[in-house]
Amino acid sequence: MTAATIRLGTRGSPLALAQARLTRDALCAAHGWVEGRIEIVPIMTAGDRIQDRPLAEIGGKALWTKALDGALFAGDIDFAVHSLKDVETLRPAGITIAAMLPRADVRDRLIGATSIAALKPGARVGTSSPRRAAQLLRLRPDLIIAPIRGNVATRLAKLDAGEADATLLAAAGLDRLNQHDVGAAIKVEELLPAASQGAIGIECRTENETMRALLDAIDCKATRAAVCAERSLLAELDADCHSPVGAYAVMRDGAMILTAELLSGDGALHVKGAIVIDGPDSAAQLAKQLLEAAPPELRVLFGK
Ligand SMILES: NCc1[nH]cc(CCC(=O)O)c1CC(=O)O
Repeated sequence: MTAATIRLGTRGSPLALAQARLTRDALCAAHGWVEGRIEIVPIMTAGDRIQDRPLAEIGGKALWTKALDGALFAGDIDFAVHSLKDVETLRPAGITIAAMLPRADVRDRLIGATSIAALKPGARVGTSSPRRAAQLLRLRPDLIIAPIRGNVATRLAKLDAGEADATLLAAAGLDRLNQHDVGAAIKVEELLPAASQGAIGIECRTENETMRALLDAIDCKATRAAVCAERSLLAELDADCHSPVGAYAVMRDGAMILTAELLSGDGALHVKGAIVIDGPDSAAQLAKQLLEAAPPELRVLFGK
């Protein structure tokens, strides 16, 4: 490649920009480039613009990706960085996830109480995540769920202003914003994370082989294996951000274990299971097993 600058597209939120800088630094370190070799290009998405309506209502996860996909296809940017949690499982044919950065802390952190058990009776918890809402209500049916949106700083400010007694945020996002002391980490056995939580995905056009080779140098294969298993399960369920689904794959004693759970929105219905990943079909197999084991009232919620 010539010494021209390479343009990295990102959303404009503080977390997205922090993740773009991590990506730039990893790529520069891998190839011995100076920082200026990569230009970070913030791109406003519909999800950033529309802050006053629930995400599910204004079009779900595709909001975050569409604007960046368009910029990739138009050649306005050479590659793009996303929180993989926000990236739909089915991507346009011309776009490839060419690298994943090493996964950060996958847990959710509770802000406003030291544990879920310590939340006061009837506490109002601000979250717009159907997964977090259902998981919380399953453990604590007395809690009141209040929708809350906005970036990490906005949500923390809303909590301070008394809009809610507590909230849950991904540890990965808080840590990347240097908010290491904010909130109490909830173990994954109590709140199973969302598929891809804590993982950063870097995309480029599939036909851009030069870019793909450059990005392959920073691809974390362990993260990719786990995240691919989680995303295959979501894809098999046709699940998206409307779906209260937890999915987390991790290496244990040399084997990759995928654990997943499906819930009804109110947390009353629930099924959970795990499988050893030993081939490309294992995750889909777990999805099928969960649907079979689920009570019929839960199964219909997943369209089966
Ligand atoms: N849906 C918003 C979103 N997408 C990714 C993260 C955090 C970073 C990550 O999980 O990688 C967050 C915020 C949150 O859930 O608290």
